[in-house]
Amino acid sequence: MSGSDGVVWAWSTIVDKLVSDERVTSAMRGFVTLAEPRGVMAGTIYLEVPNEFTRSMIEHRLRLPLMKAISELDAEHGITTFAVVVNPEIEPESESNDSLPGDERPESVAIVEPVTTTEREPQQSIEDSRLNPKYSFDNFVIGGSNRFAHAAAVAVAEAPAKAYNPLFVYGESGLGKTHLLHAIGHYAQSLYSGIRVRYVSSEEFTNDFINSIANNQGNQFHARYRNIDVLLIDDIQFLQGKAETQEAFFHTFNTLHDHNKQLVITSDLPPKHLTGFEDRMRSRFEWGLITDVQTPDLETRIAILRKKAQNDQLQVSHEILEYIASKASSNIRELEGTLIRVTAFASLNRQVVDMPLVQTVLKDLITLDEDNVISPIDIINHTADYFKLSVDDLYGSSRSQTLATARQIAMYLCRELTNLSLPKIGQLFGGRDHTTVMYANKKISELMKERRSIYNQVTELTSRIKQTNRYN
Ligand SMILES: Nc1ncnc2c1ncn2[C@@H]1O[C@H](COP(=O)(O)OP(=O)(O)OP(=O)(O)O)[C@@H](O)[C@H]1O
Repeated sequence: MSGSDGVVWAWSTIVDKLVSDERVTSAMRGFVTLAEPRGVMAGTIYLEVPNEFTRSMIEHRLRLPLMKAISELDAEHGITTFAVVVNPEIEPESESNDSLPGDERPESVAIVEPVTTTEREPQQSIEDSRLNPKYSFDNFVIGGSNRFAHAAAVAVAEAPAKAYNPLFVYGESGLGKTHLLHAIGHYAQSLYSGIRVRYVSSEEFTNDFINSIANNQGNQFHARYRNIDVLLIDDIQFLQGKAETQEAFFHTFNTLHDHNKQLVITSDLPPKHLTGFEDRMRSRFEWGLITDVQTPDLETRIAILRKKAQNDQLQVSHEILEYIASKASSNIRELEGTLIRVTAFASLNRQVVDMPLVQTVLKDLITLDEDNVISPIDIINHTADYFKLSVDDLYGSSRSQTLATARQIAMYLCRELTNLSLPKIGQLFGGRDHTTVMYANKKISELMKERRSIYNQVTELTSRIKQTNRYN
């Protein structure tokens, strides 16, 4: 660990930035003055504080401004994050453990303490929370494009309803918003045993609401959405223009917020640009913290591919990952799709993933201009045509093998090539559940590695769809 003048200098620069940050209240500044920088190791600046309460306040309430200040430091300091350690020996004599600096106690500083093992409540089941185990903070790659959103998400998971409420994350499709939502849920559950978390897309919320009216089950609906500690709602833009559902969400929002429950909302646009929403709704979205996720730069794209290759135990060299990241689209979902194609092709041909192989595969994957948006209808029409089926066959419920595979390929391509969410795709294919689309996605990714016919069908179809779009 390096504990030099450089560290003290870096810390005083950070403190200056915090002091001029209007989000940092005077009480919070007091906590900062209690921290002493001890050194930097592997990019982490270690701070010592006199007690647990100060550590909690810095980690939970100051994480975001601190991370922001750190990100603005000169690169020469080599500091990318911070860690806080309690050392009671630096306790100032005149101060008791729980008196706040400046004698100011903000109104809602109660920290939700993690529950000890002796007082554990039964864990909420995965089905109840609807969290996808695939998406956690551990496999989320942090880069310049998402550092702020990631820090905010961690802060919210560590101190639900205390840090930022609601947290509103916006950005284009496929940039990791859903991933962050699930990661918040998992992390909060790991910290607070018994915490009730629920992930829901806004389409599912709408369907739940409509069903509750149709079946006269308003009470169950209210209980389901108000009896939770952390509500994670994805793609709120889909509530656009749905006055009744918005009204239901408005009341859900108010009840949860009034009871100090956490809300995290994602959207493709920031609140002020969301059309078809009442002002009272938009203004609530702005109550907490708004942050965006941007398109990742090359380094982050490479790091994401590397993580993906590591998780899926794919043998792909750094050079190849770099090449794919430089050629493929900046939409991370499409980037991952390209890696799946490359490794599937190699596995089918029992070849190693080398440069000539990657170039062959990428040749078939024409990258479209940003203005060329592929519509799901095009995908469905092309798929029906390719398999000599009717469009109604794809929407329908027949389970014959050929039809089921064609339908799954169409769903896979809708997921890879469009911005549609899983529930939206499910709806398109005759009102199927989003888990059916998830299953189709997984199945086709796997089948492409095992069956050449499937690989060829997916590749040919992709290229037909993209060709048509290109010349339209
Ligand atoms: N920083 C990241 N690290 C690792 N994987 C990522 C990252 N960002 C995105 N991904 C992956 O990219 C894919 C698309 O991300 P995700 O579904 O979260 O996007 P989204 O912004 O919610 O898109 P949409 O608005 O279309 O729902 C997922 O497989 C996700 O795990």
